[in-house]
Amino acid sequence: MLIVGAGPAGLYGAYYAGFRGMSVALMDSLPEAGGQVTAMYPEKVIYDVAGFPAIRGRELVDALVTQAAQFDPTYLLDQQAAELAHEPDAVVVTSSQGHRVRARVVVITGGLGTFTPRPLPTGTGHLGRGLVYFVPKLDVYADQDVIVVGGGDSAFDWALALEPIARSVTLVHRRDRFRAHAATIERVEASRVEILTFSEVAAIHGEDRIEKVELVQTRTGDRHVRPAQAVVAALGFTADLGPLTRWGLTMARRHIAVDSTMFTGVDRVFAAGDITEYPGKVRLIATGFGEVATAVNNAAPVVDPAAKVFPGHSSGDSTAS
Ligand SMILES: Cc1cc2nc3c(=O)[nH]c(=O)nc-3n(C[C@H](O)[C@H](O)[C@H](O)COP(=O)(O)OP(=O)(O)OC[C@H]3O[C@@H](n4cnc5c(N)ncnc54)[C@H](O)[C@@H]3O)c2cc1C
Repeated sequence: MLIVGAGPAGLYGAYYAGFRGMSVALMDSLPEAGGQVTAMYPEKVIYDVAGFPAIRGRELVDALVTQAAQFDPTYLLDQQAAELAHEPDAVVVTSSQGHRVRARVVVITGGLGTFTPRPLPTGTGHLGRGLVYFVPKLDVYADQDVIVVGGGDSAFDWALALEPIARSVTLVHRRDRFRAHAATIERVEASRVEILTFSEVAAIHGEDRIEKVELVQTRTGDRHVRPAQAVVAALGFTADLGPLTRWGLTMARRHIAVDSTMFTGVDRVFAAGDITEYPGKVRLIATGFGEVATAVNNAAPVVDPAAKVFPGHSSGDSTAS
């Protein structure tokens, strides 16, 4: 099975497909698994996932990755699923980066589509040389001076997460109003993070790595240069279904129409999670988990005609009478 999209639904689908005895590859255009949770709110506490009264986004993603790991899925990260072709008993998905995957069945868990980070206009030359749009691993920032750019949830979440680790954290925002959650703003204000409002990054200096960042005060035009080894640009993402709209799927309000088995109507292609549309659809992590279990179980007989839709119980039969 190929799962397109390694967000919560895709990760749980990888576990589930493994549980059903399939080998699984997970493709995602982002460099990290976790979908919207990792990209937009890794430090937020989620309260409505069944079985977890409160769980931080990052911890939920880690738990999903661990749960799937028992079946050893193949991760194809930084790969955007671009083309779909059919063979007599399989589908072939080719990524924009040229990777080809042949699978018996595809489950699309593409959420909002491919995320593209909004670029920091003055920083593009330093991408990967100290400028990042994601913070996959916090400990690499130990003893660094970090500039976080943005005024939304991800900027504040990253600032808060980096504060105990980095030497200094400066949050730079071009206005004095923030879009972040009020409680997070309060926590950042009470922390070591320095907040500079009406400020922008005018230039980034350094050859191989970032050494200094030049900031401009937008109201006065005053500039100053401060040492920094890392810039986290958290300016949000644009999302686009892009190539998936050319797969012959029935689109409904910019989502993929599915039936009650999560079948899309295109041979060997199922979908689950935020990307699906049907009457009464509710876009939540919890519903994505249920939908992807439905998709994988209904895909099982497509992969192996001898397989049943009903999986049996993961807890086994030891307590059954
Ligand atoms: C700020 C915020 C807070 C939220 N809080 C909650 C909450 O408290 N509780 C809750 O239940 N929900 C919450 N949500 C919603 C929740 O995050 C989504 O319902 C959930 O992430 C959907 O999971 P998914 O796996 O369907 O899709 P996504 O998480 O969107 O993951 C889809 C993945 O597919 C990838 N992808 C898309 N197209 C392609 C392609 N062509 N090729 C390769 N990869 C592709 C994307 O890169 C992405 O990684 C929140 C959302 C936001 C933005």
